[in-house]
Amino acid sequence: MDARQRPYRSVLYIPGSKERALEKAKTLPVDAIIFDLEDAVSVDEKENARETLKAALAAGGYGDRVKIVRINGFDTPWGRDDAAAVADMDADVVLLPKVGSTDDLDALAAVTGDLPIWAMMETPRGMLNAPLIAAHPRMQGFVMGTNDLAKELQTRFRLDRLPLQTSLGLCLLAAKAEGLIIVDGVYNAFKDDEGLRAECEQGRDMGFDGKTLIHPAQVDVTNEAFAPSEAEIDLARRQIIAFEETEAAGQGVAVVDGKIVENLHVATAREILAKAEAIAALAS
Ligand SMILES: CC(C)(COP(=O)(O)OP(=O)(O)OC[C@H]1O[C@@H](n2cnc3c(N)ncnc32)[C@H](O)[C@@H]1OP(=O)(O)O)[C@@H](O)C(=O)NCCC(=O)NCCSC(=O)C[C@H](O)C(=O)O
Ligand SMILES: [Mg+2]
Repeated sequence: MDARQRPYRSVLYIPGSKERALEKAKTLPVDAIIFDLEDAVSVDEKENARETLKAALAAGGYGDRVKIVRINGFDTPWGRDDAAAVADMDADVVLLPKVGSTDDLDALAAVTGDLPIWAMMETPRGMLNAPLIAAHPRMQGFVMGTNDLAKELQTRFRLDRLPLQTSLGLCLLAAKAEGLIIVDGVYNAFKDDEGLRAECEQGRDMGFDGKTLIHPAQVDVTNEAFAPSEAEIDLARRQIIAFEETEAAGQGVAVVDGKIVENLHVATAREILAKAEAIAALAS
């Protein structure tokens, strides 16, 4: 399946050093996994985590889940060795943290070659350079790093995420302009289902493909929020039928449930059905 066509509802971080979690992930219905060598791994564990992860990926068992490896930045003692190791691992994507400019991406691509790159968007400079970062030839996806971003912007936590809206919007615009995948940041309170649901729904309504997660308990809520609902699927089917009938009668505008349906709405309806089918195919 083409990378852009597949679902990215739930994207789970797993510390590369935690063998038990690496094993557990094989049983979880997540669309993608971020195997982390950066912030979830302590300084003392950095070298071990690289080896543990390499062995886990070589052993396999992750099925259809997209395998993304987050390395340390090139401004750390581990970044270059991580990148060289990832180039040799069974990974689908390399994820670079704290991307500030396309120079960071060029340096990584020089080591990882054709491997698709995703960028952690989590610094003020990254926000300002988002269109250039999105247009890099190896770039395939953006991950919002809302914890680092909040720290750098010195914002306070708010349920409505108002202080982050400009940054989220800039990254969404840049990603959509280049046809990238874009997934939202983590919700830290991993036992708060209602808070998670509200943040998922906000991210979904803004146009994110899915959300990054830190704990297995967050998977079900997220998968549900980012999948088309039965009502949306039903409406999409009725819009397509109504528009085709209208077109056959030589008209350009149908009406469904009191609202107009034009060819652009039909394109959205077809995307909804394609997404529902892709999710069903993953589950089967
Ligand atoms: C938050 C945790 C430290 C909690 O871990 P733990 O106490 O082990 O939780 P549980 O006992 O409830 O775990 C139950 C079972 O689930 C497995 N588990 C836990 N977390 C994960 C996971 N992330 N992936 C897979 N499996 C997981 C446990 O092993 C238990 O399994 P079993 O015993 O077999 O039943 C922990 O969840 C954790 O470390 N989470 C990840 C934290 C992380 O990755 N942080 C970095 C990413 S966030 C970030 O950096 C975003 C960005 O950069 C930004 O700036 O915003
Ligand atoms: Mg971060």
